[in-house]
Amino acid sequence: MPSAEELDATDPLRAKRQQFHLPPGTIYLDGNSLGPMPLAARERAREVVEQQWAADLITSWNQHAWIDLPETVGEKIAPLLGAGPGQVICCDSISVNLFKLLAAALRLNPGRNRILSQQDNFPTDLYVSQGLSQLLGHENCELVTVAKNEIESALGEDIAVLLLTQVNFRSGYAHDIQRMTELAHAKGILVVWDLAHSAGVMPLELDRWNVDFAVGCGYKYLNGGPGAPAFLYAAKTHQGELHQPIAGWMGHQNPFAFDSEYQASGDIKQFLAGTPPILSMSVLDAALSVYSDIAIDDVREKSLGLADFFALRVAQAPELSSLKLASPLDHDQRGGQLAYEHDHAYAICQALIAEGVIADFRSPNILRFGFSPLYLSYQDIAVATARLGKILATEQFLQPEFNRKNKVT
Ligand SMILES: Cc1ncc(COP(=O)(O)O)c(C=O)c1O
Ligand SMILES: Nc1c(O)cccc1C(=O)C[C@H](N)C(=O)O
Repeated sequence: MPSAEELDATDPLRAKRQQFHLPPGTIYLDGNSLGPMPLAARERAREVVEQQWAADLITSWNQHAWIDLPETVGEKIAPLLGAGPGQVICCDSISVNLFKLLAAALRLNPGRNRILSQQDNFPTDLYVSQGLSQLLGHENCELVTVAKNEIESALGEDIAVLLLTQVNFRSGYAHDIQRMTELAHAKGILVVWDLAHSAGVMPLELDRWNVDFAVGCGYKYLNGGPGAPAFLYAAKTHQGELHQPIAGWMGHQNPFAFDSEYQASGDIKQFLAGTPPILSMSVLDAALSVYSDIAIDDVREKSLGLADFFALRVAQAPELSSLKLASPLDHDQRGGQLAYEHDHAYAICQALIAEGVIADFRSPNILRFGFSPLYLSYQDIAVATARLGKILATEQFLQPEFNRKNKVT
């Protein structure tokens, strides 16, 4: 295995780090939960607040094209998803976008009432489905969940929609979108993919894979900042026949006609509801510029490389033998993160943060490391695993200060 220094020397993305603000002395292995700040994001935040809002006031809707931002940002995200023009829009949160899409997809598939999902999917995907079921009644919407290895056999003709997250938030297991979509379509099932842990770190080909619908978030690998708006993909083929239930004025075909009757826009804008959050959407727009001159295949290759390097060092260190890998090592089956099980995962994570290595904990016993390759080096990984080794060898994590539970983990 080449050394960390050798791997860094041939890394085609090594210069990207300069486009981020990273607190000195911090190794950030949590970009899969909240990406760090691109310098362009800070600059844009200043410009939007001090110039566009403070000085140009309401004229900015036209002068600075605020009104077009949901589409502009959607079009910037589209190439990362393998989506042609007019199919991606930036708006709301994943939760809200799922509500809109699931309701629309159920109507597209009359005579079937079931949403099939995975038991350990991210909870919001399940909660939104449960909420929709309460609203529409069980006879019109019923959530069915199964274990990962039972999904294929559950794809029956009673299922209207298959709702899956490509990369599992805990284990990092990655579904084969193309294959699952094909299997679902063969049974007349529409698919909704949650790309929260994929967009910006995995190469995606939504058009080529004939995906119907997808959602994803702006604040993880896309580095759009805390609470950055999400995105939604709806394949062009469906856009003419959809009815999404949050019929707000921004989704109207002519919002500034102020008609009293709702007429949905015939294109992707039909998924807009209310006024876009201009401050955070502008920041996401600027953050996306980081991707303008790099290939997503290079991003994926380096993300896998960093994770492999991490996993190898953990496997070779006797002091780390109590960490149990809970992610697949096969490249075809994993996203941009690795999960390890340990009875003291929470406290180890807190001790690591105190040592300048930020990872996160997922209940009940998972220590999760994200490998976002735009600002991480192989030398960072070498330092992170050495600090992890020290914490486990000295049992530093047993100190009471590392065992106090925080509200947000
Ligand atoms: C897979 C997945 N889906 C959805 C969400 C939540 O999305 P939002 O907060 O935008 O509704 C998250 C994380 O927050 C997630 O990991
Ligand atoms: N959205 C988050 C938040 O508002 C606070 C803390 C964490 C998050 C997350 O994004 C969690 C993330 N989806 C996860 O995979 O765990």
